[in-house]
Amino acid sequence: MVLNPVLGKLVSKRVVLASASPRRQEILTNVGLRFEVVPSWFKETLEKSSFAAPYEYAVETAKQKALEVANRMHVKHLRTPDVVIGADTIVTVDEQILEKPVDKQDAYRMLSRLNGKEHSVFTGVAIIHCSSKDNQLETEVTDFYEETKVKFSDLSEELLWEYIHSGEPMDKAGGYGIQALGGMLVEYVHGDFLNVVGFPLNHFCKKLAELYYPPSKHNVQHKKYDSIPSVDTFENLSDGESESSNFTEHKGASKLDSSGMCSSEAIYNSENSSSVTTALMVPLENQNGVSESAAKLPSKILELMDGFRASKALFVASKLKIFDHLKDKGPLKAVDIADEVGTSVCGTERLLDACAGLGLLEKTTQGYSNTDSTNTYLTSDGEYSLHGYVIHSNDHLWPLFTNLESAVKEGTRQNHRAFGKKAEDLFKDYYHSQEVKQRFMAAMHSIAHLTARDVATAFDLSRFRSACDLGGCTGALAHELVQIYPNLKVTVFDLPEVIANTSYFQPSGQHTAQVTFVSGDFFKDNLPEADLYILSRVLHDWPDEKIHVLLSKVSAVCKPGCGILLAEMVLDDEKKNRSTALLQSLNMLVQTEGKERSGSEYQALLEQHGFTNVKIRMRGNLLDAILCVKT
Ligand SMILES: Cc1cn([C@H]2C[C@H](O)[C@@H](COP(=O)(O)OP(=O)(O)OP(=O)(O)O)O2)c(=O)[nH]c1=O
Repeated sequence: MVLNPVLGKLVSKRVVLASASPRRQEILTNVGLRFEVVPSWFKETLEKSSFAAPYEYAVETAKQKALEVANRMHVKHLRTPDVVIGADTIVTVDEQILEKPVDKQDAYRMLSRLNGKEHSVFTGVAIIHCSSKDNQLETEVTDFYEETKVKFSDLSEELLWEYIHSGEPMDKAGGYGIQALGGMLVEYVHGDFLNVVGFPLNHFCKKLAELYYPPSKHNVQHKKYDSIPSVDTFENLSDGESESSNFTEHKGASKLDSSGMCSSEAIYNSENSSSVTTALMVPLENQNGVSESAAKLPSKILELMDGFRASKALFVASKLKIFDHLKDKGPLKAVDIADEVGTSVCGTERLLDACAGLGLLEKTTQGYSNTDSTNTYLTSDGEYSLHGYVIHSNDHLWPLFTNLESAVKEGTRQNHRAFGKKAEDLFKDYYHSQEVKQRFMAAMHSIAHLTARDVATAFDLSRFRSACDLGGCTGALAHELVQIYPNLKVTVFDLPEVIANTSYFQPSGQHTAQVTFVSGDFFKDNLPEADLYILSRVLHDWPDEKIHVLLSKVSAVCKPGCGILLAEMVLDDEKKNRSTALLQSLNMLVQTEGKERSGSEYQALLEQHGFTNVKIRMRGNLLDAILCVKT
């Protein structure tokens, strides 16, 4: 792929994105960049009036965000990164800089200022190349900015408030998200759309080309280079012959979103997807009077109707360990894979083709091979393996969801229908056999490991000296916390059946001694002493009555100044915007007495037990974080 040489220069480097913004992560993941996310703790408090132009403020903030991460990673003896990328997006109107609103009134103030007007969105970006000399961090900074003009329509007060109540404005510069509901407010955009969303990808690639391929006499004169583009020809890479093939490949790559899951738009836009695609695309050109929106509606519905097929294809390929075989031995032909896993050739070929169509595998004349994302997330020993959760989804959640209709009619969990036994106690049910227990722990471990960094860095927790992770299972979050906060000691508290089986999941390396395991039942037994109590994916298992029992126990042992860190998928107040979280709430219905809750609901529960100063950090990925303090 012709674009590869630009981003390909970063492949062998340890690249860190110093940003918590899920949009930035998605933009860079979608173009195949491999990077770690370490959100910056730099507070966006530079004196705005000291900058001659607003973009200078954005560039300096981006630089400080990236430098803070580079320094922290170097000082805390984590391996010094090679490249740290920082970004800062601001909106400017009437020479005023608007950042993220602090509350709904602030969002209203911002949106009112933008109402009916053209404004500018600036993103400043800093690319920091790091090296370590005599244990000192050395940095080379490259920075730039991009401006995009956006015009809002004339909007009614009612519409503005409806938009504000959706919850969308809160983590976005200027109080709107052009990529989602906020797109409805916008009359036109002049410039790079992705710049508004938080990352000017095109300008970034040009900068990389400038850095890694400075223009030489030779390449300025010639338009075609084997694989080395020069800066001023970067746009030309999409010229002529290469355009169509690159575009196809690029779209193929974007079939996987940042979580490695299939994105619906990509399925239905991709040339090589199922026959459903053709049926959907053709009427747009062939039938008179079929409006674009009328044609889009069935594609969404068809995608939902087909969702279970895609899930099951993924589950079966995982159960058969096809991704593991391909990681070790790929590319392989269907016949060889069928031979390895003991399945029929014709069935295996169809499954492999389906997986390739879904973007999980690549199919070439040599056979099938894993994509990078599949190697990372779907093989059982991948760096962020979700294999355990995929198997749990197939063996445990699938039978429960088969009984969703009964769950909705009765309003209760369905363990008895799915597994033929009454689940008085959720966890006893999970642990009735060694096999089920290990499958459940592997599933919980895979999600905890994947989300640990996001949760651990959602807030600056460096003031806490001891933490207790209640229901902390294999200790995946605990181990991440002690890496990031070397002065922290974490006790993982969980049922004896869990603690007895944690050894398999323990990492080796620095700081592991700071994690200890204590067995007990947090509803019945005394809780270990700590400055910070962590409840990650615990409260959503329980109804309010049980949560009150648990929070009153935590409150009783918490001294003033001590805190609680919750990690859950947080719903918006009106419970209408985040389908992943809303589906997760259905998931809790079929198997527990719990549910997902909104930020206000968590706040109310916490405040009843003396926890105040409730701060919510929406991460937009699998888990959001809430921090509060005992007063
Ligand atoms: C205007 C606009 C902004 N945004 C987002 C992009 C940025 O994430 C955010 C601006 O805040 P930033 O401070 O630039 O970024 P952040 O706080 O999300 O993440 P970090 O500081 O860790 O890098 O607003 C949209 O998603 N859509 C939009 O239309």
